[in-house]
Amino acid sequence: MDTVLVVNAGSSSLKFEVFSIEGGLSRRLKGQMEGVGTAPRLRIKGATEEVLADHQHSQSEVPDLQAAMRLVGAWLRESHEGRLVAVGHRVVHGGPEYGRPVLIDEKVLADLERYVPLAPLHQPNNLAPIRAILARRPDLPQVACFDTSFHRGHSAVADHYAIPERFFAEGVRRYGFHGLSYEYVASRLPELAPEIAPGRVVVAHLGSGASMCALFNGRSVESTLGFTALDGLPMGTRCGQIDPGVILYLLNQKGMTPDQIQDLLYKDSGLKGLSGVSNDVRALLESEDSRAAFALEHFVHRIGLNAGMLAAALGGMDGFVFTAGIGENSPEMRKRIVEKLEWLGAKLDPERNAAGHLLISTADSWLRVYVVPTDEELMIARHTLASSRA
Ligand SMILES: Nc1ncnc2c1ncn2[C@@H]1O[C@H](COP(=O)(O)OP(=O)(O)O)[C@@H](O)[C@H]1O
Ligand SMILES: CC(=O)OP(=O)(O)O
Ligand SMILES: [Mg+2]
Repeated sequence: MDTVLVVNAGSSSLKFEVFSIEGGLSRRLKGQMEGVGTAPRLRIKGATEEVLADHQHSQSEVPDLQAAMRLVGAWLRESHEGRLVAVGHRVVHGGPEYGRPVLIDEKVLADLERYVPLAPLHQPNNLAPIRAILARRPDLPQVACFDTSFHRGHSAVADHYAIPERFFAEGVRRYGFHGLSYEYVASRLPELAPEIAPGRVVVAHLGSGASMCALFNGRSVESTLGFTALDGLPMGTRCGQIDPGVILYLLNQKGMTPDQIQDLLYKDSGLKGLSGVSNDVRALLESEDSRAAFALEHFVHRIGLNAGMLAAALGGMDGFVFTAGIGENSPEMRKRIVEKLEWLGAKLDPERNAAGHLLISTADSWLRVYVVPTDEELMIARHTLASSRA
């Protein structure tokens, strides 16, 4: 059995999946090491959701991502039968050059290192497993799949900041992220929602990171994220759109260092910073603290504003699609968000929403509202297969 391994290394977790490739891609196992550096736990499930492993590790056994990779690698070598033919990685930033997935070599890796400052939470962790596998198995094809690629067809008008042109030329532009997720959702729409697929659709990827993408006929034309994954919507721990004057104030008046500001904006802001309670929407919904309710109200408010912006980019909106952790799992958050879309003709069907149906708007809703679970890993596996065979 020939297989493809998909690696999605985040800030505190290492997710991986194995697909067999004969007769089409089929998922063989799915695992993740969570709580790296705090309370590490490795969980692996097979093709029918059966538990293959569930180990709690000590902090000293798995202090960092490298250690997590060694443990996962050892488990895969021991327990996974099949011949690994390629590895696909999610890499958050591909800069201006990488408009499609690419077979990795030392030159590509050196290029991608340059984007570490533009995605400090993600890029170093995305690249670490690539280096580790390259050192151990230089013969094994590895493919980098970028969160930015799907948005590279945006117009120049959409991708510019209003600063002198020379900055655009050196790469200071709006990239957009979560592209693998949007590409997957766009690929599903012709089958799942044929009446909106060729039209004007806004997809809301609401997870730890959150953004929205305007699709016209399945292609991205605008995104709420920009140069880095800080822009647009407030996220679990990231600030979202902010007046750059605030950063100048923090630097010049508060005497904060660039590193302190980076940590503030990436790790201590968003839902966590605003609520002081948690970055997790589940915890905020359950909390009795008024700051938790306020943080959620702010999140929903910003989603509503950004939906209006993307409707303007598309000249209207035919469909709105929820995806990722919050979008797929929280009927309550979907309800609050759809209320903000009523002026666009959205009418929620409460029963369908509560039951987690694919279509959650009423039959007479002008705006069609859907929930489409995303699958970034399958998208990466598809790209990896295509690129490693090319
Ligand atoms: N049932 C739920 N209700 C509300 N929020 C949820 C629910 N399940 C998951 N979430 C939210 O989804 C987020 C994670 O989304 P996910 O797409 O898995 O993110 P990531 O892949 O970036 O880690 C969590 O932070 C949590 O707030
Ligand atoms: C780009 C980004 O924000 O990713 P994530 O949602 O996985 O943090
Ligand atoms: Mg994610």
